[in-house]
Amino acid sequence: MAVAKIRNRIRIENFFDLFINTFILPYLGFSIMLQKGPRPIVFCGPSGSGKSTLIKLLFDEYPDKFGFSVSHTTRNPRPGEENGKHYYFTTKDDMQKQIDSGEFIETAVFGNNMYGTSKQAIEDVQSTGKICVLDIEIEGVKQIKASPLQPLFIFIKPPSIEELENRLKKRGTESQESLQRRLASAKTEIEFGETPGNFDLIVENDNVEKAYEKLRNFIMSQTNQQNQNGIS
Ligand SMILES: Nc1ncnc2c1ncn2[C@@H]1O[C@H](COP(=O)(O)OP(=O)(O)OP(=O)(O)O)[C@@H](O)[C@H]1O
Repeated sequence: MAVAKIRNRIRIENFFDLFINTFILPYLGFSIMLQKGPRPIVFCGPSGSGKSTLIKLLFDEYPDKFGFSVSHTTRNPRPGEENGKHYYFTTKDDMQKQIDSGEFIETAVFGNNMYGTSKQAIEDVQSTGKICVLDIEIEGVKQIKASPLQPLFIFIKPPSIEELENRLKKRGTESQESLQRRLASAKTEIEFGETPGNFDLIVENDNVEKAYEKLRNFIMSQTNQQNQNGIS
């Protein structure tokens, strides 16, 4: 009887140890790591709204201040794309295993491919002292809002769906099918972007110089404020 009781207690203690080691400690460690240093910046907006264009301007002007978080994807690399630079190219099996073990802060599926941001990718940027920049879709934004990351959320809005279509056609990267898929998502994305409380800043990218100025002013005022509050 006494032996059975002791065995049960050991089982319960082992269960608590396992629970704490598997869920609580990694979460706390991750949470502390992510809340250290300047707040990351999440960019979101319909495909073709100009996120990459504006992020590039920011990186060109402040090469030492910002670092881009490298996402994972199961899609094949396009010509010129390098593993670890543009994306971490992986397989569905490997990515699913990493998701199951809690290594991702956000994941999404588009078409037949998985995409996601690993906690490690964010920590890699933060460990260099740079501000981590992420470019993600609205499903990822929702997941990050439920995480300890606490970034600034910036929405890049196109002047209209017609102009978005013109820009995507002109960019020449989309098939008729992927163009239609992107345009179909844009309306929902804009509604989400304009919902009060979802974003800290909405930038309408009509004129690129004006949009960049608004973006830069906001980011600089936020980082100055964080410096004054002793977060750097
Ligand atoms: N203000 C602007 N006026 C005209 N063209 C623009 C403007 N901003 C960006 N573009 C052009 O529109 C196209 C789409 O921009 P960009 O690739 O930056 O969008 P994106 O939001 O990063 O898209 P994706 O999510 O598909 O990567 C590009 O060819 C870019 O040069």
